[in-house]
Amino acid sequence: MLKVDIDSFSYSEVTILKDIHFRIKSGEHLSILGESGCGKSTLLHLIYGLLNLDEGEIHYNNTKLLGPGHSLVPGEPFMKLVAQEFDIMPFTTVAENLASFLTGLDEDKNRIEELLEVVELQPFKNTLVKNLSGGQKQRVALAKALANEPQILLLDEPFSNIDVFKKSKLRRNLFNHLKEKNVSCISATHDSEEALAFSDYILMLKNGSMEMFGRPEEIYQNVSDEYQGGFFGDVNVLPKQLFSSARTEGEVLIFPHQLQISTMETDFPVVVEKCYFHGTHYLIQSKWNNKDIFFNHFKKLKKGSVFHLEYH
Ligand SMILES: Nc1ncnc2c1ncn2[C@@H]1O[C@H](COP(=O)(O)OP(=O)(O)OP(=O)(O)O)[C@@H](O)[C@H]1O
Repeated sequence: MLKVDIDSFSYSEVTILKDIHFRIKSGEHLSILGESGCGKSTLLHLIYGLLNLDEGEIHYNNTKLLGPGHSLVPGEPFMKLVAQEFDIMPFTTVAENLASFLTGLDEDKNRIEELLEVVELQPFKNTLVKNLSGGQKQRVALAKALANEPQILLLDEPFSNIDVFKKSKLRRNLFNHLKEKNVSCISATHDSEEALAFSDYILMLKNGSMEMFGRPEEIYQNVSDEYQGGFFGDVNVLPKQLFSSARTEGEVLIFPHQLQISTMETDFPVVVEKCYFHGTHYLIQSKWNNKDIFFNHFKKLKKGSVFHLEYH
């Protein structure tokens, strides 16, 4: 089990992370979701041992991890970090890059084939890495991190250079492979769809502190403000009173798919401003009391037309 207890971490007086506490077991996948600059990479670097923790402790299976001052080569041997700037050898082939981490025995050939299949680079096996695209290089870095089968894999925006077309299949291959091999994984991402679909737990960071922690379903069902909801697309923050006959105070967060056009007059009339085609539906941007309101509808609506909305 990996136990992370960070009381605080600062870069030259500026506190970057505060009160981060979580545990992950073998084979579990935690996604760290947070806006740019909130401290995701710093958290991964602390866990990997590239930075000294100011206050707090990180343990793996009851051994305290000691950070860069305590070993010649920074980084723990049972962990691999795939960083945003990946570390691969440009003047060797894809297969040679992977082999450089293996023992040189015959079974390595099978392992290389297995890894090439996970990242779908079989056709590029004998290509020099310098001749690959950015996304292909990122896939080599992923395969290389898996070569020696780490116990914990840390991924910093692992799919940032990979197109949508390849991304879905690659994510499925990679995260299934990690589950099969019982490798724990912590991945930093801005991509809520990835976090919801592939992780066992999500840690949402806000300004270096834990904003939310839980199972993906719990996180999605419990978002309560614009920052939290904003990771899952456009959200509406509306007075509770609008959807209740009782006198209720406060605001409620409503996703566009939770609003629909009513056949009756309601207290929630909106004026259509713009329609965005999303394939399966249109996202309608409208105005109510000078506020932008987003809702989904199956067809395009005319600009300026008025509709009454209801919660469903
Ligand atoms: N070596 C450093 N020295 C001083 N400040 C740093 C250093 N590295 C990062 N920071 C600052 O720490 C904060 C957190 O950075 P970090 O890279 O961890 O964020 P992030 O959430 O990973 O961002 P992104 O999603 O953009 O990669 C930022 O304000 C950044 O400017």
